[in-house]
Amino acid sequence: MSLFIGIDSGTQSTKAVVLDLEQRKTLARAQAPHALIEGLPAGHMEQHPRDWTQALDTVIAAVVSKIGSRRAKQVRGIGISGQQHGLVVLDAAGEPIRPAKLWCDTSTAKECALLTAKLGGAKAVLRKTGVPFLPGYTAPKLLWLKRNEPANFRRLFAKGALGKVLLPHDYLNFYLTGRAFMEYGDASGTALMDVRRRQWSRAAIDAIDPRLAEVLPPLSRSDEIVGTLLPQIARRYGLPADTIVSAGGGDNMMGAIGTGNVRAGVVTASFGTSGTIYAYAQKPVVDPEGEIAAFCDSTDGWLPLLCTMNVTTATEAVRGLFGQDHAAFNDAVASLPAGADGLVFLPYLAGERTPNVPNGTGALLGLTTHTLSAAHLARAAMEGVTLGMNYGLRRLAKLGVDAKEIRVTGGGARSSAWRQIMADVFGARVVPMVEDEGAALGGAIQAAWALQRQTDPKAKISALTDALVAVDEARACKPDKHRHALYSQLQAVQDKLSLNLRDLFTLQEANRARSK
Ligand SMILES: Nc1ncnc2c1ncn2[C@@H]1O[C@H](COP(=O)(O)OP(=O)(O)O)[C@@H](O)[C@H]1O
Ligand SMILES: O=C(CO)[C@@H](O)[C@H](O)COP(=O)(O)O
Repeated sequence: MSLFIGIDSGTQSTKAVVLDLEQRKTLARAQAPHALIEGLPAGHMEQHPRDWTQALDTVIAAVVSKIGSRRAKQVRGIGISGQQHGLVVLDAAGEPIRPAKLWCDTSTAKECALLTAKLGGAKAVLRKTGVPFLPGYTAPKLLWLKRNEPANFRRLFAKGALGKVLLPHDYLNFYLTGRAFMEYGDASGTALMDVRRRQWSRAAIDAIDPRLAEVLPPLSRSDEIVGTLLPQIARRYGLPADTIVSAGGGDNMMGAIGTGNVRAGVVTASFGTSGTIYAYAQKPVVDPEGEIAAFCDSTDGWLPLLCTMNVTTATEAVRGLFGQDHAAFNDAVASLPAGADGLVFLPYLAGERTPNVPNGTGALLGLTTHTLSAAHLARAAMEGVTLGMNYGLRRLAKLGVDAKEIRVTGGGARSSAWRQIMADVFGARVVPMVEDEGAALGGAIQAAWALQRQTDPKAKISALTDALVAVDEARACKPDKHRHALYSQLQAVQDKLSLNLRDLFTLQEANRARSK
């Protein structure tokens, strides 16, 4: 019997699933929350890596206790998925030098402009690496560290005792095994890698500091094994000493595996803290406009991806305002017609990446004495974030990704009212998965694949996903053509609102800076 544990260290919580490979089912699940550090200036989003390791310990202890110590001895491997792009800097002793700056941190717009100019402009960046410098990505965070916290930056290069630059899931791999490397998928989101050649980009590294080449870990294929659990960790978890840890990957790359998106023709949308839509590709897909990210996936292919920053960030903010639970919130949404009686919500509560408006803020248009209600705000928020994702879906379509059916995963995909809105906005069938935790399942499957490849170097991950990933047809939603037509009009309103507010965002940003 072979069991595999999949972990997804997301922005709001860490989730674990235990996969029984022979029985083809999930045996246990667990979840532990972790919070953002409070009280930081606007735009700064940070978490402490030790909060991730604590949550990891909690969820592994919980699933091990659920399956029992006898079955825990059958665990063969662990695969870790993590929020992408976060900057984890470690000193020579492997201790975090400072908290991690996250994918949703927008404080590095200036550094993006500096790096873009150093590489010769936006087009030159796309030529050299395939990935533009955007505030969410890791490269500008490193330049930010150098410019704003030079003492912390210097600690990476202490004489004779170099530190490390890692991504969130690499840090968890390091915690479990003591070994550090980056697999292609998550590494492609650093904006330090040439995604076409799958190598660190000398030009991008030198633009920040040539010494970074010494503290970036080696790049690895996605089927590689990081190592086995450190003896003390294996003992603490009650898992076999030879439990392997696979390369893992960014949460979207692992979500691709967990939704069976490992061959062309499948499209996945994830409704987590962020919103993402992505599709497997056999070759790099570089968007000449730079809006769709030319990421690698975590099966040694590529994963063109769009990401919006405001999905459950926005719906949860509205839900929290009125103290509703998810059921009441979803009922409120379902109680209103499509279009929320004309209330339009521009959801840039955390700035935005697609379109690239890091200084963006939210807006409501269409308030009347009738629409100023909890239910209208709830529906408008859900519609607004979904329209935001549709902005990028249209761009993906221009790059050749045909989305007649979309597999959905992430917390938001649990809501039936939301799934109908998705289908109507996207004009596509929307199908949830039997296992809602797609990224965690993807971790477990990748670990099983990495182990298989040890004895059968040609083992295909698609054979595993075909056997282990299932869609839940009973909860699928079909688009309604009248509602889709209405949402197309609302899309035009949201697009215009976003464009017309850009100068105002800049003005507001200056006001915020003055009042600090
Ligand atoms: N039924 C639901 N309706 C709407 N939102 C939901 C529902 N269930 C969970 N969520 C939200 O989904 C989010 C968590 O999604 P998840 O994909 O785990 O995020 P992340 O990986 O970014 O931490 C939370 O904000 C949670 O409140
Ligand atoms: O930045 C991106 C993708 O480029 C985000 O999708 C992060 O990877 C965070 O994911 P969630 O916590 O929302 O799943």
